[in-house]
Amino acid sequence: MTSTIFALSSGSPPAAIGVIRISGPRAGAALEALAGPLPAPRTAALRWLVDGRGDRLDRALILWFPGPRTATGEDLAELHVHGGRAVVAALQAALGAMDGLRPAEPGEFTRRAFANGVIDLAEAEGLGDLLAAETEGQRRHALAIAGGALSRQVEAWQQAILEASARIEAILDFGDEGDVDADEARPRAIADGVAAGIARLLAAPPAERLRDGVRVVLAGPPNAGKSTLFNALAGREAAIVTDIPGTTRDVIEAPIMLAGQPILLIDTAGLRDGDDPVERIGVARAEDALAGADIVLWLGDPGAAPDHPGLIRIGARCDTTGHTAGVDLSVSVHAGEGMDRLRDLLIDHVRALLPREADLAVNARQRAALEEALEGLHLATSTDALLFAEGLRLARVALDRITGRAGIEDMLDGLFGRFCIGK
Ligand SMILES: Nc1nc2c(c(=O)[nH]1)N(C=O)[C@@H](CNc1ccc(C(=O)N[C@@H](CCC(=O)O)C(=O)O)cc1)CN2
Ligand SMILES: Nc1nc2c(ncn2[C@@H]2O[C@H](COP(=O)(O)OP(=O)(O)OP(=O)(O)O)[C@@H](O)[C@H]2O)c(=O)[nH]1
Ligand SMILES: [Mg+2]
Repeated sequence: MTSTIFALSSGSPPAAIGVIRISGPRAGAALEALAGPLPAPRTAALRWLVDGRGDRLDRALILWFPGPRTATGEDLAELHVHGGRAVVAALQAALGAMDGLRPAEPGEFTRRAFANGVIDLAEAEGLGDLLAAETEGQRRHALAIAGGALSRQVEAWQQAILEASARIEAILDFGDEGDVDADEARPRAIADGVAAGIARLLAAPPAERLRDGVRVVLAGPPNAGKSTLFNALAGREAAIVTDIPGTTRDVIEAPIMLAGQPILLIDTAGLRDGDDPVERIGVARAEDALAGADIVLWLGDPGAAPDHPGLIRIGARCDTTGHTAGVDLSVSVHAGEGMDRLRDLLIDHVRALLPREADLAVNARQRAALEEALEGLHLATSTDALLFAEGLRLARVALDRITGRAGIEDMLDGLFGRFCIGK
């Protein structure tokens, strides 16, 4: 029998209130043992909670959610207790002593929600992002995905592909008999339409950028003032600054927020050819960071700047170097010059790289599945009808992986069966 799981679902004690959730077939029995007869479903009740010996543990609000229409798809109970360490510990001990109950693993409530079909894989990912969301943009996007925005789009594509499959397979099977419309134009138009939609979604900024921040890399020769600028933007002395060229060796990261936009600020070793083996490793790491940058703040000779679509040429230390030709912006951290303009410029660049509010954005896992679906659809547009059918099948299987919901093949059987018999 499925075990019944419990966990503190609210923040760690001490807190004003602690919410303990219990999910599984024994949830109702556990609630009765602690609090007496079950209250009406979904209605809060104030009860004394007692342990197995009848000792009072706390006076608490309790809730009873009978399955399957619950957050986990199972019977679910909640105890809203006083959030003190000992109160929570006593309740966890009382629950742990009951038959068939055990503490939940991390994510296990959500895992059960997925297993029971309450949410699909994309929605579960959205839920995870929602719990991690720190900015308004992150919250809005995660809430949309958790609410099924991506799942609904994917399901619409699956429906369309299914129709195209049914049509093309009918042509393959019965085309010779002349009792189906042998025109392939319609299924091809459907495949093209879905491919265009997927391509649009893939072209949108990736969800990771919203979650982890836009990667802004400070790069340039040694002693250019990178770490000084990094510290100024980060608002703390995160990186060591000296007048010795080659001070920074490691890649140093600082998550910051500019105008509510998440940024991962990255300081790097000064780029130069040297013999010091430690510095050479640092330079190699700097080059890796550059390769993964969304935006590069280049603090060196503008003519020697790397080729990068998100390049901003900074004339650093402009209080001593004066104006430098070819830079986008002159900045002096020491004189406090150009810093506001730099922040504004960064905000503009960062905004353009983040998913817009109305956009759906996909993560790496979803992206891989979409790319595979697109490959299938491109195969589908080849002239051969057999390959067409196979490409559509590959696309369906790939899209299935986004929601983690199988059963499309069964649906095809059903639809295809009807299609043929009806003809
Ligand atoms: N105390 C508490 N707060 C919480 C949650 C929770 O589980 N417990 N949630 C946990 O994630 C979120 C709310 N999510 C929920 C989703 C569905 C149902 C639910 O019982 N749905 C039923 C009944 C709907 C109704 O009565 O209108 C359903 O959809 O059929 C409850 C909470 C956020 N706040
Ligand atoms: N006058 C002036 N000096 C600056 C300014 N910014 C940095 N410096 C000085 O320049 C020197 C090098 O600064 P860093 O920030 O360590 O330079 P870096 O590019 O990180 O150097 P490496 O880590 O060696 O690659 C230090 O002595 C700083 O005080 C500035 O705006 N004006
Ligand atoms: Mg440095």
